[in-house]
Amino acid sequence: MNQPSLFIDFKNVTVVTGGHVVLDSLSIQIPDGDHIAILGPNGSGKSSFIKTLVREYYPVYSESGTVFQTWGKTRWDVFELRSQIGYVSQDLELSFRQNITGREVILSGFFSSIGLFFHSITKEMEKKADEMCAFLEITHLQDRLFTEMSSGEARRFLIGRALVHDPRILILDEPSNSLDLHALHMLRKTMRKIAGKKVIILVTHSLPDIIPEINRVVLFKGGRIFSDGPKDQILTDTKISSVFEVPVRIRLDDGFYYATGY
Ligand SMILES: Nc1ncnc2c1ncn2[C@@H]1O[C@H](COP(=O)(O)OP(=O)(O)OP(=O)(O)O)[C@@H](O)[C@H]1O
Repeated sequence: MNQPSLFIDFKNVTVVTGGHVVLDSLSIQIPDGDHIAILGPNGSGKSSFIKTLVREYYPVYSESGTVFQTWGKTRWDVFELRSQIGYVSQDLELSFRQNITGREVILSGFFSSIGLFFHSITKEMEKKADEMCAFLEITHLQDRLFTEMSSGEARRFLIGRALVHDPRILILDEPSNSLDLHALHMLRKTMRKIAGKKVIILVTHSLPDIIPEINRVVLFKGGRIFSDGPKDQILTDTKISSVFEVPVRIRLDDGFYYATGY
């Protein structure tokens, strides 16, 4: 029988940065095409895992044997790898400080640049940016300065930037931070639309971000995987209380999970 092809195949991956073990002999496989959500306490290694995945961090190789493969390859030209991964993080949002419109933020996704400088924009790129604005329902905001947008608006433009070059997967690192109820609603609606077209890897602290399309949940703790499986087996009172070390009750409402009672 054919094995499913893997997006990620990590075994015994240990990452040390700043003298600190941020991933501790971590093993995980993610089949190509699976949406997943990653949860865990502050400092549990979620962002370090994402940074390792996009080759910002590299593992130390252990005597017990380390496997460090992405789409079947260990050695990647990082630019080639990153061209296949759309990535939205808070760090990225803070990087855009100059006067640049929302549309220019999206176009900068073709060059993986923070803004447009001497880049030459083709008609095809303009067309893709238009399509992205229409898909994300942000055409009416595209000429507004990015620094003058609300967090919710800015986040949608960054998602457009991450998707405009048609990557294979989209990584969203804590996309719902600091969003109000309307912006949260729009973000989840956008994520559900994207999930029909792209694989989503979501890092979040907020259970309702785990849209019904995401079936697998991975819990991190202390740079390791604490639990991993279908969300109805992971998002339980016992597991979530245990990983966060606080009593929590989980409620399921219309396909979305909520944590209460803490
Ligand atoms: N560059 C670094 N130098 C030293 N320690 C680091 C570095 N980056 C991360 N760490 C430490 O590694 C641990 C894991 O950090 P990481 O940011 O991956 O956690 P996280 O689960 O994403 O946390 P949060 O939920 O707060 O975003 C933390 O203890 C953090 O202080």
